Order: sequence, then C-alpha cells, then structure tokens
Amino acid sequence: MPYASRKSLAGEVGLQLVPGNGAATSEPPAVAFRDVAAGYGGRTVIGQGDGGIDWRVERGAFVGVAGPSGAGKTTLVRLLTGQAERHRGRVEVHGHDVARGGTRRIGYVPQLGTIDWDFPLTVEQTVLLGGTADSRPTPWFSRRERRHARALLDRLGIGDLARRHIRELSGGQQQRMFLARAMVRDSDVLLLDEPTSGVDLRTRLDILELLGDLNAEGLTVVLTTHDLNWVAAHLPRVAFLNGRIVAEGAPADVVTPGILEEAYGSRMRVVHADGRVVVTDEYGALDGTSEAPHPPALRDAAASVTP
Ligand SMILES: Nc1ncnc2c1ncn2[C@@H]1O[C@H](COP(=O)(O)OP(=O)(O)OP(=O)(O)O)[C@@H](O)[C@H]1O
Repeated sequence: MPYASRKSLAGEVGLQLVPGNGAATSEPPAVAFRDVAAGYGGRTVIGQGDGGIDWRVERGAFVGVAGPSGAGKTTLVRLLTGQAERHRGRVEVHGHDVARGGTRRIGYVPQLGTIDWDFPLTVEQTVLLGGTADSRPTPWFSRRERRHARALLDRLGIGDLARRHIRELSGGQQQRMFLARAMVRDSDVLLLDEPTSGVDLRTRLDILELLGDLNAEGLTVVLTTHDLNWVAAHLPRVAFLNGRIVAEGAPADVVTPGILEEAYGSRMRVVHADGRVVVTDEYGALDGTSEAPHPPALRDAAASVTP
C-alpha cells in the first residue's frame, strides 16, 4: 500500500500521525543536529566551513536522506549512533545528547554490504544481541528476552527462520532480521542505511510497507538511499545532503532540477506525470538507481520533457 493511502487508513483508525518536519509540537524533535561538523581523522566531511549542519526530524516523521556517493549520508547516520567523529556541535535524540548516552532510543539497520555474514550467529542470536548495548547483569538471555525476539521475528514474517545461520537468509530476510534487531530495544527512532540497496523491487516494496506500518504506529523513520525515484514515489519527505543539507521537504517541492544539480552536481530532468515525480538523466532515461516500475505515460512524458 502506498504511504499516502496508509496514512489515510491510520487516520480512519484514529492514529495521530505527524507527517513530517514542521509539525507544531512543544516536545523536542526525534532527532536534532545543532551546528554539527563531523568527519574522519580530523578531516571534516559534513558541515565544512563556517556553517555546521542544523537539521531536525520531528517525531513520527518518515524521511529519506539522498545525495551522491561520498555526500556523508552514512556519516550522518553514524553520528546518531555515536559512531562518528564529531568535530563540533551537538546531536540529540529526543532532546538527549548522543555524546552522553542519548542513543538508547535509536534502532539502527546497517548497510547489508558491511556485514560479515560468516560470523557464527543464528537469526535469533543476532536479534537478541541488538538489545545488549546497555550493561546487563548476565551474559545469557532471559526467557522474556527470547520471547520478545521471537515475537518480533514472527511479526516481521521470519519467525520460522529464527534458528537459521544468518548466511542462509535472502536479502529481504536479512533486512527483516536487522529490523527486528533494531526494534528489540523498544526503539522509537529507526535509522536505516541504504535499505533499498542490493534487494529486488518486490523486497523494496515489502520493506516500505513494513516501515510504513511501523511509522503509522508512531516510530520515526530516517533512511538513506540512492534511489531517487523510490524516494520521490513513496516517501512523504526527502532531505538532500552533500556535505550539508541542500534542501528538505515533500518530494513534489524539492525534487527539482535546480536542487538536484546543487546536490549532485549534474543536470537531471524531473517529470511530473500521473501525480508522480520521476527523475531521469539528461537523455530522458529513468534514473539508473531505480527499479521502480513506471507507467507508459511516465516514460512518454520522460521522453518529451525539457530540463
Ligand atoms: N572510516 C572512514 N575513514 C576515513 N574516511 C571515511 C570513512 N568513512 C567514510 N569516509 C569518507 O567520508 C566521506 C563521506 O562518506 P560517507 O560514507 O558518509 O558517504 P555516503 O554519502 O554514505 O556515501 P555512499 O553513498 O557512497 O555510501 C567520503 O569522502 C568517505 O571517503
């Protein structure tokens, strides 16, 4: 189900969704970057120069962070998990400074390509280990923890794979396992680093549906992606990053040739057709990162549009 329809459904059952940044609330945002610069070995890769990154994600938002390779997307995510070198500024999760243990409410789904799949772990063990970042009295897991992990795996549709070795999973199943791992700590902010990479179209849609359900239940979702058309078609909000936040807003407002050129440094065309926004390269071919299907009307429009 597309995200927009899902929100209507949530509305029908009385769920109060915050559709994205800008919603009025007196509570601190789910995520806040305040004048932040960060990088590696002393080299600043985001927030260079005088202007650090100022960015906030409101509670209940569902936002995709897009930008070219090397733009700092993973670094931005790592700042939220306390794994990146912060050169200045402050990063907060629900008003708590990440540098002072504020990562407790963050659930993180890493890029699948960064995982050592030969590590001798079962699916259930991987999920359980997601809950052990805080100090625990015993090195083993309680029955309650196991039940919780099993319930999450069941909910994500892979309960029957709990005893399998992690290497035996498909890409979509791996994503679900890491989602369960991210949720096992009762996180209310989910961070996903490129969940659309290396999985097929069906799996992308399944992941989107799952994330939409979790978001409808109140979780804040922030993901990074290279897939512009997937973001434009399905997410309510997108932020473009290239060392700094270039623009942020609803796809219809910020997926524009000018902003794309500023973020990516190259000319792209943007087609509006059938109520959707589609990015193509300068020859009119659909953005190569996307496998999203597009109706013939979009392709015709893509072929005829001028930049
Ligand atoms: N561990 C590291 N040590 C040194 N430099 C790093 C490290 N990780 C990333 N970088 C550099 O930081 C910059 C930003 O990298 P980052 O991985 O955050 O970008 P990205 O937008 O996620 O890229 P991609 O889309 O290719 O994954 C790049 O120039 C990269 O080479």
